[in-house]
Amino acid sequence: MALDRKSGFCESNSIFYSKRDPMILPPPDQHLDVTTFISSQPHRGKTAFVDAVTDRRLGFSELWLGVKRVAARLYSLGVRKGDVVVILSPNSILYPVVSLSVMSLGAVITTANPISTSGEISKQLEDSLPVLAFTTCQLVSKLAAAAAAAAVSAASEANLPVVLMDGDDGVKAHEKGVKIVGSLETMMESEPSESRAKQRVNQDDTAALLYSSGTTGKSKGVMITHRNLIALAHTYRLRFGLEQRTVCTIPMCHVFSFGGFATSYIALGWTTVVLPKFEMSKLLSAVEVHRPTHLTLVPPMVVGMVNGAKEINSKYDVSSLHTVVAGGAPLSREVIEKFVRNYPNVKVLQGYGLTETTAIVATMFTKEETERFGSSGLLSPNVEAKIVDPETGRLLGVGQTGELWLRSPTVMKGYYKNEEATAATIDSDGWLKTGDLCYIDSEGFVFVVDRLKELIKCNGYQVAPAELEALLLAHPEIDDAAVIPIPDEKAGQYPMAYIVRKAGSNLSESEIMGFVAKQVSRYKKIRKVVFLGSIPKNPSGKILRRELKKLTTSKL
Ligand SMILES: Nc1ncnc2c1ncn2[C@@H]1O[C@H](COP(=O)(O)OP(=O)(O)OP(=O)(O)O)[C@@H](O)[C@H]1O
Repeated sequence: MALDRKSGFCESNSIFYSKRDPMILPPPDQHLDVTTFISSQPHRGKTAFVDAVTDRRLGFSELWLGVKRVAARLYSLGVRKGDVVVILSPNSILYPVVSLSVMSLGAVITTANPISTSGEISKQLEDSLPVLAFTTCQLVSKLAAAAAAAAVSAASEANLPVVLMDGDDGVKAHEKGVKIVGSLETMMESEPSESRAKQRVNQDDTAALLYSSGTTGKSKGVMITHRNLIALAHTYRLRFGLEQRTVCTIPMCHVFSFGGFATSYIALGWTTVVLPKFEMSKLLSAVEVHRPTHLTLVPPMVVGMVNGAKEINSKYDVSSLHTVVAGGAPLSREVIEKFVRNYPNVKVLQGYGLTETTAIVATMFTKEETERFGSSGLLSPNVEAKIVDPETGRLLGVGQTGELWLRSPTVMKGYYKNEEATAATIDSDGWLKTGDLCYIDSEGFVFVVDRLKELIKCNGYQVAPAELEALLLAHPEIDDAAVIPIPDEKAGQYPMAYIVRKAGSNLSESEIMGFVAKQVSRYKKIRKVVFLGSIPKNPSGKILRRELKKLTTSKL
């Protein structure tokens, strides 16, 4: 095999192999659920979770006792292997208790986003058909509306059984669509009254059904297996090691947070301080009080820390931090450089992944690796990659840009009840087509250029919005930027920019167009600028281009 050790590229089959030390995973035929795996990992951690608002703490022994009791109670409520259970909740120290209990039974946890509308949640319920739900007193009405709508379309009268995560049994919500069957606190406190037969769980069984962000089309149910999550925990062990302290502010319903805070970091004995949602001041207060070593952020949060750096450094003690983990969307070189200038003791470790790959498939591990600006790091352990010419299907080599295909123990089993979409995404040899345009350089670093679907086609040339956005963000008077195509009869499409100016700036459309024009080839020039108060983004920091496109069409 003609393997180039520097890049990881093999000439004879055009596959890039991970340069990381390989992980030794449990044999695939061993019956093992992810909860048992996580709970059996040795570490010296004591406190698993801290509620940043109430300061309630959950030690590891309390966590595992809670998981055991909740699983037993779920079993007596009739939850069995393969059943789907939905959780609709903001971040909470009890979120992992629910998820781990459900997965320990071989049942499937599906996470709904608390900021979704009841219409969106209803679609998820119709698709996943949960037998039970966990939610909070505040969200129960939203869930009830979603369940009632889902029941109408399924022509079913049944109310969705609900366990309240923050109420007691006395709470009786008489909402159409749901029936309150208990409270999580009571479940966690009561001794199981009956013994249950443990159903065997295979590592290839589905553990979690996570819905993709729906940035580029309809959101799809991604089947994450026990093995996927076990492999992810192994990856994190190699990346970060044991017993760190961190703060969770990104939503646990998303793979980036679920795969870290709700599963992997528990296996590593980490202490996670949980914030119900993101608020910069609360995050910084939590950093000052709890002194975490790591933060996991999405790009807009990193930008927020850069823009507010002066005030942050004078008002808060953030000296405990040594690592910021960033991913989910592109982060420009300029932002990282500014971050490092303002927080010199902190390294920004980028990572790249999809819901379909159980998050991180390319990552940075060390400070040296962060110096590869613009890159998302090296392929994670055991990951193989191909770069494929999207037009011809030809396999490309080092430094050549094409669609990234991946094979890895973290690649999903498929899309839930959607064989057509699964077959279009994973080929018969197990290669997942990411839909991302990437290249891998001579040292094996992965660079994400843009999403194939989001490329702007101008006079036959392809323009990557992310490249122009990075340029625009480097302008001192620009706070945020998004580039989308604008239809044109002759050229097909032109790039246009939505811009958020810094407070007090009078930067004009022509100044912005001139600033970009000086730095790019003719076909990449921006032809129109519209100013906005903020750029619409989803929780993982991705620009909601379809909303901007709608805005553009309504203005044309
Ligand atoms: N570090 C990164 N740099 C650039 N892009 C990234 C990075 N991390 C993730 N992404 C982008 O996020 C995508 C994965 O996002 P996610 O799985 O959350 O849902 P989605 O792809 O936005 O949703 P849908 O598939 O429903 O449109 C990747 O395919 C890639 O385009």
